[in-house]
Amino acid sequence: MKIALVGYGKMGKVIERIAQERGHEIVLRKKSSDNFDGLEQADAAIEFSVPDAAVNNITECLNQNIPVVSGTTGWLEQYHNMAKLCEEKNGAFIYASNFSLGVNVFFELNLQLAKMMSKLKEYNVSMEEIHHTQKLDAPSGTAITLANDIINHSDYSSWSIGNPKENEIFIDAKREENVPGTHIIKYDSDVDSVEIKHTAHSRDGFALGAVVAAEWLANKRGVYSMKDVLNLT
Ligand SMILES: NC(=O)C1=CN([C@@H]2O[C@H](COP(=O)(O)OP(=O)(O)OC[C@H]3O[C@@H](n4cnc5c(N)ncnc54)[C@H](O)[C@@H]3O)[C@@H](O)[C@H]2O)C=CC1
Ligand SMILES: O=C(O)C1=N[C@H](C(=O)O)C[C@H](O)C1
Repeated sequence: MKIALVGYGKMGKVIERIAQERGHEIVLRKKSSDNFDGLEQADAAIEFSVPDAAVNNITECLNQNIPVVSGTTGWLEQYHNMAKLCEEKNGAFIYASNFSLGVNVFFELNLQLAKMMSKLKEYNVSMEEIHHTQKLDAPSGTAITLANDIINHSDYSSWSIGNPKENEIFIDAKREENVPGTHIIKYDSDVDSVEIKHTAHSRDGFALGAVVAAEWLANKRGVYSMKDVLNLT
């Protein structure tokens, strides 16, 4: 398969290696707002760039009718516009805040735990996410997905990285050198606490998930998620 890398930073480079190991050819390595030359040859585009560029990049892929997998975080207020554009163009689009298999299992664990804990009013939930110091957005896209899943199954109504009000989930967004991505969800009561944690050891899991998603999406039409790709539940 021919793959366009739209965004060629830390993730783009790991995706390139894993895509080539799986027999794919890279036809575009786009690093900035310069042109999209090569995109037209691609069977799928994999978009890991910066929050300010994601909407323009996804729009261009959909306008050129190239299936697009996006992992860029920090632009999600525009997600519905991108999904709508995809439907209008009869295109193919997947966004995931986290493409790793382990985190997608963790998303399901979080949902189950949130449903159980919603019945136990003595526990308060909080989250911690730790990432490398170059990360532009906070909290992480993964933390937002986890928080929204808790909100949809509990009395919590929003999240906050500052001083949480009642009914807000506190997300402690920490930045430390060379951390690929760690997420912890903690339910605390006076007598005990229950925690679940996912630790990425490298970026390989994110990159493999994105390549598998591109392989899955290449001949499809529609708006999908990693739930569709992995079929975990
Ligand atoms: N969904 C997931 O599984 C994961 C998502 N991410 C997200 O992916 C994004 C990229 O992460 P990294 O590669 O670590 O960041 P990075 O900063 O290493 O790379 C981003 C690259 O995008 C380039 N860029 C800037 N403007 C561009 C434009 N208009 N078009 C194309 N490229 C442009 C920059 O030059 C840079 O090389 C971030 O938003 C991050 O949060 C990261 C890891 C996993
Ligand atoms: O910027 C990163 O590095 C990561 N970003 C994603 C996020 O914001 O959740 C996924 C992963 O945790 C790494």
